[in-house]
Order: sequence, then structure tokens, then C-alpha cells
Amino acid sequence: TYVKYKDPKQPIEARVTDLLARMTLEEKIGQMTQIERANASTSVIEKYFVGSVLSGGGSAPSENASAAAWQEMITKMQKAALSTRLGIPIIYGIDAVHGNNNAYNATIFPHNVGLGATRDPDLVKLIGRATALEARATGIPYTFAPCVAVCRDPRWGRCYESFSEDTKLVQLMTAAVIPGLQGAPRHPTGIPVVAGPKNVAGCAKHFVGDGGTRNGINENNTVLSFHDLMRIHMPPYYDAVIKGIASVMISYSSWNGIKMHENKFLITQILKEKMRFRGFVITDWQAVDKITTPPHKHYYHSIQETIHAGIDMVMVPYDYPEFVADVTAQAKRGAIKMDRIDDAVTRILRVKFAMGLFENPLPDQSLVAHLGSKPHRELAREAVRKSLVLLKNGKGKKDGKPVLPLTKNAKKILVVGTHAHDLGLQCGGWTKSWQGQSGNNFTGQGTTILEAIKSAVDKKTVIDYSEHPDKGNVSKSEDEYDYAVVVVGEQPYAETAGDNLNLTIPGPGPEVIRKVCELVKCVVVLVSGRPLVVEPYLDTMDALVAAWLPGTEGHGVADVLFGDYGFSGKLPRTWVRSVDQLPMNYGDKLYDPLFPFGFGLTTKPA
Ligand SMILES: OC[C@@H]1[C@@H](O)[C@H](O)[C@@H](O)c2nc(-c3ccccc3)cn21
Repeated sequence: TYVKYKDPKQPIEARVTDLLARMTLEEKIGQMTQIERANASTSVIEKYFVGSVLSGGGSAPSENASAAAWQEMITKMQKAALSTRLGIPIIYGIDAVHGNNNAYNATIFPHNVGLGATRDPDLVKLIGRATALEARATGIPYTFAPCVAVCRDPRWGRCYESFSEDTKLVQLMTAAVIPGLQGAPRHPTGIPVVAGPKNVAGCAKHFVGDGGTRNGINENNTVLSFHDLMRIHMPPYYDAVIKGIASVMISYSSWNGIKMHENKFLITQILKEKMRFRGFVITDWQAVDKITTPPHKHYYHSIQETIHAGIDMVMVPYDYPEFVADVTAQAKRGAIKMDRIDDAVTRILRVKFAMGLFENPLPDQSLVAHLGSKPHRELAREAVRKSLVLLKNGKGKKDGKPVLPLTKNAKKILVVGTHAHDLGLQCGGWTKSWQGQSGNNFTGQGTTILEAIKSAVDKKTVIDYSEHPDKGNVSKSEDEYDYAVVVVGEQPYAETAGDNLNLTIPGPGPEVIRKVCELVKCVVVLVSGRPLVVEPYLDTMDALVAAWLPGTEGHGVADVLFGDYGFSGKLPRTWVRSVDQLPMNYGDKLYDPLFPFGFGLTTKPA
């Protein structure tokens, strides 16, 4: 018999309507349920009609799983979903936020703060496309990206996930990366668009005002008038909707004391009705639990509050039996309205049909070679080059001439610091694991800054490397080293673990800077997710480069240090003198930065 929803020639809305009409309450609630892969067995997927599975940060089928292993895992889950009565495919989501960063051997691109420094939307669009391809290489059709936060306080642990403090720059990058990830919309009507099997569904996050919390405290309270919220934090969502974003993730944070996850006014009236967002709204991880203190305290009621507010899909991710039972009970009692459930399921099905998931539910094995591919690494290297911001170049205590670009045929150079030869540190959080880690063998291929320097300089140049230089090996250096490259910065972090009230350069960075730069002409390369307090050491440095979190392609750092390319990056954020000035953003009346938003020295290619 003819089944309309299975017919790809039918209009999407007709397929949605037909399928919805066939669904039982259990099947509808299943579509609203997203569970973590660790508990997504075929029997659970079948029994609960699960609509979506995710990998939480670092959650992979096995240690250093290959693209094929990822695909195998997802295929198994998808076949379970396709075996259910109506055969609705699952949508598998992951945080591919700077490349497909969970996957071993993926290309790790600079985090968003570095992309903001490039001011290059065409580059960012290509990065979106490459990220989509590397996600599809592992069989994943959905990423929880882009983060379109407007980070207004660098003390926020997620500030590096934000393109900028400036709303317009965030909008520029948002409007670029979404068509990269999803494919370009044919017309700007806000209909969810995922152009083909090499694209992925995106997720603009975290709605709204995640980057505006008090003192940058993660998941805290954003205190703003409605007009300031709309002026500073809302515009990127307008661009996301116009570009056909498939989903929007709600922020853990609150606006004027109201938890975003239960804010019906902003989710339903503003995003869905005023802005005509047509995709689905998803919660953050256990965010339904977390609208109460302690979390989960009134879970039954919290479910009603959040779904009533306009939540469509819930990232449960573990308590799915309780979640499904509670939604079912409240739907049967009319405590949760059926037309709310039908709206949620309609939005989810609309995205699944729009992205061709019914026609192509299974991973495409022909794509595995794109994971960490050479062209993507070249693209990432270009992004690194364009993201570095040159903050100081010369006028040191020595002879005051520009120090950069460095000469490639020095007799002897010194490379020092914790971040000179550490792939993990240059990638930052959300890399292979949720929090990231230091070390050189966890994420597969990549080039450290030291390795890049070694391959850039003349083979006759002697390079002394010392992670922690002591007085000894630099004391007799006055005439020994042509220059030193000092690479220091932050340890990896994600979310609340990154909240930081002092923004000092972590030890032993400051002492390494002092020790080496007082004796040798030095270029300091700062690897951090945000501006740090550098004023106390600035005079001792001959040059200072903000490298942000560049990712695996360290060659991009050497490319500009040695003048193969000129420096072009511009600050996407204000560089404060001291945390006492915070919050202080471009456009504020009181604005006295060490380096202003948009600052960046340039050099000519050597
Ligand atoms: O990884 C899924 C989402 C991600 O997309 C969101 O941007 C982020 O806020 C987030 N935090 C957790 C998470 C936080 C604490 C413990 C376990 C998981 C999970 N997630």
C-alpha cells in the first residue's frame, strides 16, 4: 500500500502531517527523547522509540575509535530505529565545535575566539563545510554547533567558544558557519535546511544570553533589560533562523532570575512565533533536572514547565525511563497538552525529513577518508595563520627594532615553555574528551609549535628546547641565542571548570617569561582561550602574539612567526589591563583597555 510519509516526492509538510497522524503517544514521546550513547542499546531504542542519541563530551565507541568504528556503532543503532513500527530514523548528535573534536585523528580547528580574530567569513564557511564532512565521516549527521554566544566577560569558562564580545562580529560568523555546516538555504524563509548527505544539521546555542551572565559565572544569571538582551544577545539567532538553522539549544543560564529552560516568553513567543523559527528546540544536558535546586528535585513538574515553555527535544540523557513515564502520565492527564507534543514532534520530523534522513538514514562509508584529511589540515593551518594577533613587535629593552618576522637562518635559538610542544594544550577543551588534556599522543595527528618551528628554520640552525628552563641553560645566553620563542598559556578547560576570576597567566608562565626575556630577545606566544593579564610582563617581552587555542595545525603559527605569511589577525575581544575593569566591552563609555577590540599589528611576508 502507498504510504505518503515514505514518499520523498511528497512535500515535507505533507509527510510530517501524514506520519504524525499515524503515531501513538509513546512513539511521539520517543521522538522527544534524546539519550546518551552509553545506554543506547538496540533494545532501549526499540522499546522507547528513541528519536535521538548523542555523544556527550568524549563519549566514543572505544578509545581512539576509527571512523569506521563510529559508523558501525551508529549503523547498529539506526537499524534498531528503522525496525520499529513506523521506522523513524534516529538523529545522532555530537559536539563537533572545532572540527569533529571527539574523534581520534580528526582535524582540530581553532576554537571560535580565534575564528573571530580572522574576520574572514569565507574561511569560516569552509571550516563549517570541512567540519560537516568530518562528522559525516564518522556517520554523524548533527552537531551541537555553532555556539553563537556573545561573551561579554572573559572570566566565563566558555568565552573561547564565543566568536566575539561584539554582536555584529558574532552575527557575521554565525551567518557564515551555518551554511558551511548545513548547506546554503535556497530562500531565506527560516525553513530548516540540510542540503545533502555531506552536510549536517546544526544547533545554534545557547539560547539566549549565555555569554552575558554576572561576572561571567557559567550557567548563572544574565541581568539585562529586554532591549539590551535583544540588542546584544539575540541578533545571532535572527541570522541563524534566516540561514535555516535546524535546531536551537537552550542555555542553562537565567534571564533576570528566570531559568531559560522554562522561559515560555523567549522560547515560544519570541523565537518560535516572532522570529518564526521552524526547527526544533533542544535542552542542554540534564537541563530539565537543573531548573531546580537541588537538580531533579521536582522533575515531574520541571518536565511540564519546560515542555510547556516550548522545549521540543530533551537531552535527558540517562533517566529516560523516568522521563518517558512522566511525560506519558502528564499527556494522558492533559497536564501536558497534546498540541504542544504534536508541535514538538512536528518540528523534529520536519528536520529529519528536510535533511533526507528518511532517504539516507545510514552512515556513508565512502566518506571515512575525510576524517583528518590533508585538505582540511591545510584549511586549519590557514585558519591558524589568520587567527594569530600580533600585540607587540619590538621596542623591547634591547634594540627596539621589530622582532617579527623571525629569521629562519639564525645560528642558535631557544624554544621554551609548557605550551611549545603539547598538542593537547594547543587544542584546549572539547578535544577528544570533554575537558581536553595535555600531552601529544591522545588526539592522533597534529603538529606542535616546536615541531613547526623546527621544520621552518634552516637545517643548520641549532634549536635548544626546554619546557621548563632553569637559570642554568639561559644564563650564559647574552650572545648565544639569536632569539627565544616562549610559548605559555592556559591549561585546557570546558564550561564551569574554566570560570576564572583573576585571568593571570598560569604558572610557570610568568617566571619563564621573566627568566628568558630578560636575557634573550624573546617572542612570547600566548596559548589561551581568552585575553590574560600580561601588563606586568609586557616591558620584558620584545614581541607578544595571542595564539588563542589553535588546534592541531601548529604549522600555522610558524608560518607567521617566520614571515611566510604576514600577521593579519585583529582582536575579537577587548584585552583588559586588569580584571578589576570587568565587565568592559567595545562601545562602553568607560573603555581603557591594554589593547582595544580590533587591535592587531601587521607584518609583511618576509
Ligand atoms: O555535550 C552536550 C552539551 C553541549 O552541547 C553543551 O554546549 C554544553 O553546555 C554541555 N554540557 C554538558 C555536560 C555538562 C556537565 C556534565 C556532563 C555534560 C553537555 N553539554
